[in-house]
Amino acid sequence: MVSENYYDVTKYAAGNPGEDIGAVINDIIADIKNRQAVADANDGGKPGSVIYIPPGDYRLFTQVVIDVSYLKIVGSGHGFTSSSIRFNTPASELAHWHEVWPGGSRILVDTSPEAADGEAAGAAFYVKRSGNPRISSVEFADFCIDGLHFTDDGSGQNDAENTYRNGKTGIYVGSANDSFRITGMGLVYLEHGVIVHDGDALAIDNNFIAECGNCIELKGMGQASRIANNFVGAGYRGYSIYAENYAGILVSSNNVFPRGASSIHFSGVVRSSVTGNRFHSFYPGMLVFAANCCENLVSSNHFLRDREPWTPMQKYDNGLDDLFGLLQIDGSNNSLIANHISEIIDARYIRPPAAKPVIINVVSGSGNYIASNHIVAATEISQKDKSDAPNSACFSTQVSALLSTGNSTLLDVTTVLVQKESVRNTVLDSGNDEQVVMNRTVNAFRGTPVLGQ
Ligand SMILES: OC[C@H]1O[C@@]2(CO[C@]3(CO)O[C@H](CO)[C@@H](O)[C@@H]3O2)[C@@H](O)[C@@H]1O
Repeated sequence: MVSENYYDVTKYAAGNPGEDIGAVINDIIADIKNRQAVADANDGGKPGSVIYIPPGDYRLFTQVVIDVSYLKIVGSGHGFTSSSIRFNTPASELAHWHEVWPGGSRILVDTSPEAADGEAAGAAFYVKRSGNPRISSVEFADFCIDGLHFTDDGSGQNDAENTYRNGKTGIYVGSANDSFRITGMGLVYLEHGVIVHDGDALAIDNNFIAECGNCIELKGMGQASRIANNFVGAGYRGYSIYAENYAGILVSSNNVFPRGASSIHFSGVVRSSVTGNRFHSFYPGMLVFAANCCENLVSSNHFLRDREPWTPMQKYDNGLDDLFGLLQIDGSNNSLIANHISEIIDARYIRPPAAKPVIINVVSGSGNYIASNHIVAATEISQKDKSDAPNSACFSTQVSALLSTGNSTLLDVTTVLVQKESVRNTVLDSGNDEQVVMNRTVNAFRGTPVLGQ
């Protein structure tokens, strides 16, 4: 039996996928709907299809609109490479590079940002279906969505390619959905990588979503989803991982690299776990729980905050000062247990000047349990001045900053601050008597033991 439900975009009869893969995929979806018109034919009838994108460059002018279940769009290569490093490398040097663009099965999002009217309109892939049941089992796997360029932000200050703005979104899911999968993708230079509304049992696994204004955003409301094993890193204006009004999410084993305004930002998220991740940030506000996040477990994560070492990006930040908290908690009954937190920064970069940085800032709520967090705060090891290093030396500059440990001076910090609005919290072994600031008559405290006392 020859399957009719396998399509290769390069073999499809209509359109030219190199010129506009969006129009070709929309045509394929129309064909699937034509052929699979009956909801209950012989105990089935709507198995969906796979659309295969072989390695190659495919321009997209027309937004793909998906309103069928069981559709899998799959390529053979996420194709990520850094566009940020490349755009900060002088043309004379680029002339000798082996390749300059991302690769793999690569979609070049060439929609006009001016025409983009909001995050949905600017999306390369737009999933939306009303009625019942919720659209199910749409899968995106193993291809690259490249937003190509960032654009001038009108400030007159910033290099266009470093603005993290272009009005483009990679994948936008606008209606309630079940059992979606986004796996093995490479998303780069999009203002928004993935936005999913009303997700249920959604898996965002093993992707490379970096150098996007925002990487992963779960919106509306949802449950029982997973963000795991991804490489993620947003721009200084956006979210690396964001969720609002979701319950029961697992965020685990992600490697979240800097310059997102936050590494993880939850708003009204409850009963979820953030475990075993590595978070690295250049700014305060790495983990933000806002709008009453409750009963979440934050455990066994590694947090590192240091200063941007790469010259072309040193003029940017997220606008927060060091009193905001590296972790800021608004909510009740959360557990912050056994995290390692390193803040490695020279005193002259602390804002406001001479302030004592706050590591965990509990701003409201009650009943939070903060125990056995190891907080290391120290100045940077003095390094050879890198300001004359070529911009293309991004990797060596960043790695030598990361690898330097040893003879630094300890930095005075407030390890835990419980604001007066927050009561009945328990703080154990997460800083000594001087490092933990809170009202000890309405909160329980046991300090990390101090030598000789
Ligand atoms: O080191 C991890 C990733 O970082 C790079 C390289 O470095 C960059 C350049 O802008 O600096 C950031 C912060 O480290 C990254 O988000 C960004 O992207 C990827 O090239 C690299 O894969």
